[in-house]
Amino acid sequence: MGGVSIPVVVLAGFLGAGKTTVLNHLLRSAADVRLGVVVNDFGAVGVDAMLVSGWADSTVSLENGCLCCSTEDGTVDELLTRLTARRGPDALDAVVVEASGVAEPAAMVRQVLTSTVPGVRYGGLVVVVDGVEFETVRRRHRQLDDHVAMADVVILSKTDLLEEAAVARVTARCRELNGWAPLVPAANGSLDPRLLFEAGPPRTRQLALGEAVPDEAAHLHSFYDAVEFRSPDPLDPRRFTAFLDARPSGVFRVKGPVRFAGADERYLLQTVGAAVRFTRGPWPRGAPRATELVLVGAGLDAPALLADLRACVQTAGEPVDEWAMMAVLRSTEGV
Ligand SMILES: Nc1nc2c(ncn2[C@@H]2O[C@H](COP(=O)(O)OP(=O)(O)OP(=O)(O)O)[C@@H](O)[C@H]2O)c(=O)[nH]1
Repeated sequence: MGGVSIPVVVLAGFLGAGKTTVLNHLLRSAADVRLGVVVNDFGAVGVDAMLVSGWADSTVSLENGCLCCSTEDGTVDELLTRLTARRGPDALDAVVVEASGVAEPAAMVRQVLTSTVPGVRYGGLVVVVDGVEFETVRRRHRQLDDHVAMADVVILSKTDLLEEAAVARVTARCRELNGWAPLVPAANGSLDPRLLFEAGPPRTRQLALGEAVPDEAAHLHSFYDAVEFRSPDPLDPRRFTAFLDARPSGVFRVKGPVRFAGADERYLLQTVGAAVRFTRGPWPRGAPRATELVLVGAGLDAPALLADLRACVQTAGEPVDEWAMMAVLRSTEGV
């Protein structure tokens, strides 16, 4: 790849749709493309940065703010300037901006289109559609239909969890909304990177520039809150799994590393809707051995959630029996 200007691709999709999973697959499989990444977490805990760093040639992260709303303050330009400062053999071939799960894609696209950073150009909008949750979420948020409609590429995620008939249903719905963008099914993010970087010029340029971007009150994130919880002390596995089982229905997404009493490894928690998944692995070198969670949802009672989470922390001298981790292991990948 290479050339005079660096394409900046916007990767969008609702909370937990699979954006980071797609991004990580791209970073691993497009070894000949030097990729820079902008991640934007909705919340102060930079979980997405944690999940992609180490793979990208260069990563910049914006936590606790929404890139789609930073129209005036030059945040996008500043991030792009940092990424594109590299020259010569280190210069990047492309940049992917991973929107937060409640960002407004039209506003993100406009940010890139109106960027004054020299040497970058808008590379298109990729929208990840959660094959499992799409119908449920679009009943609540009709904005999702517009997001699909303006995509240059639609990625249908989680097809491994769906029956063929369900894949066909979601595919047909996406086709109704967007008749011309390539629609790519992707289990666990696996797709051909050329689809994103060689898909030709984006067709949303006119649409994105000409169309009014919804005002902030209509943005998805005006319906959502993020609650952060941090504890250097380990959590009791039984109490924490009981907390997850009984979490209020408004909590749509929980993610971040968990430190359990009686376990040496890191358990990375991801919940999307009803699904709960832990991934077990070593603590990255230099990372604090602490639980750092972000909970995203609608109408959250933050003080009550935080009190419930604090009650999960193991108290000094409290014994942990050998079966305590069973409930966690049931939802842990590869166990
Ligand atoms: N089985 C299965 N799980 C998936 C797939 N894609 C994503 N997931 C899981 O869904 C959860 C959310 O995936 P992410 O890639 O973090 O989603 P995201 O869109 O980046 O999430 P936010 O940034 O929080 O909006 C994780 O537990 C993923 O492992 C898929 O194709 N199949």
